[in-house]
Amino acid sequence: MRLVVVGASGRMGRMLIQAVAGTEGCTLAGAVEREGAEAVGQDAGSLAGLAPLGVAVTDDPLRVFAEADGVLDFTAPAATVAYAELAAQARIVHVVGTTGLRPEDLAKLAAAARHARIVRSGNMSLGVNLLAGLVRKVAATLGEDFDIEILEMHHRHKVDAPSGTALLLGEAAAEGRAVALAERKVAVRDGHTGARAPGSIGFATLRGGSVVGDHSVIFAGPGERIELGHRAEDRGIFARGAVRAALWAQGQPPGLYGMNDVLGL
Ligand SMILES: NC(=O)C1=CN([C@@H]2O[C@H](COP(=O)(O)OP(=O)(O)OC[C@H]3O[C@@H](n4cnc5c(N)ncnc54)[C@H](OP(=O)(O)O)[C@@H]3O)[C@@H](O)[C@H]2O)C=CC1
Ligand SMILES: O=C(O)C1=N[C@H](C(=O)O)C[C@H](O)C1
Repeated sequence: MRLVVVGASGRMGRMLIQAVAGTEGCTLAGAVEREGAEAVGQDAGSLAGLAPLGVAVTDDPLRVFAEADGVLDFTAPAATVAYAELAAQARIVHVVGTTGLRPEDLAKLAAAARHARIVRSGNMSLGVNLLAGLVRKVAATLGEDFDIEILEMHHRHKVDAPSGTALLLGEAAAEGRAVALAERKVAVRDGHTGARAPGSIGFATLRGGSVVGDHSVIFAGPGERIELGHRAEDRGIFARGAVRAALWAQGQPPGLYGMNDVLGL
């Protein structure tokens, strides 16, 4: 499968180049950065700390999408919405790891997925997607006398909160309880908040250092607490998940898929 990495010089972009180069049956068909970026013109392999791959980073996505089967996109919401349109025009698979997408961005991806194969997940790792299944089950089993709180910590450079993973886990908890997350979510607490609203799903965000991604889901009940968690130690887990998603999506009809579809969970 011929894959393009957009946001090639980002933390995830470089991991994705490594993952594509290290996966049998995949070749790097292009690496894209925005106009004026320092990486444009550099060899993508060298950028990712590998031997040169003979693929120069370009600022022209259309040209490389035309020669590819899929695009791996861990960038930023505005870029992802624009790439979704280009990927749909080129009829190629679009794997979206970008987080912080607003409802209107998600609506645009859903529109593109009427004609395109898009896999989107706030976390492409096997572990987090397994964890989501456990959270759904525990939330369905326990009553509302168990309060659900989701705690996450990420590196100091992360720009969105709560993390895509925290929201994914919150959705899983809400599904387990057969409620809508939007109606139960408490993303921030500050000042005189009053007592905790029964049935709410709370989020707490920590940022600092080089933490790759830590998530805990806490079910706090009368006299006991259950904690389910995941610690990411290496961004390679997300990049390998994205390549796996692209290979899987190649054989699917147009639609908007998640990692649970890819992993058969
Ligand atoms: N789903 C998952 O499993 C995971 C998701 N992520 C998500 O992936 C995203 C990227 O994370 P990370 O690699 O750490 O971030 P970085 O900031 O390191 O990389 C982002 C890249 O995207 C580029 N970019 C940003 N905006 C635009 C734009 N408008 N047009 C073109 N290129 C753009 C940046 O270029 P420039 O520097 O010029 O802005 C940069 O190269 C985040 O949303 C993060 O949450 C991260 C890990 C796992
Ligand atoms: O920005 C990151 O780094 C990460 N983002 C994703 C998220 O928002 O959950 C996935 C992972 O936790 C790392």
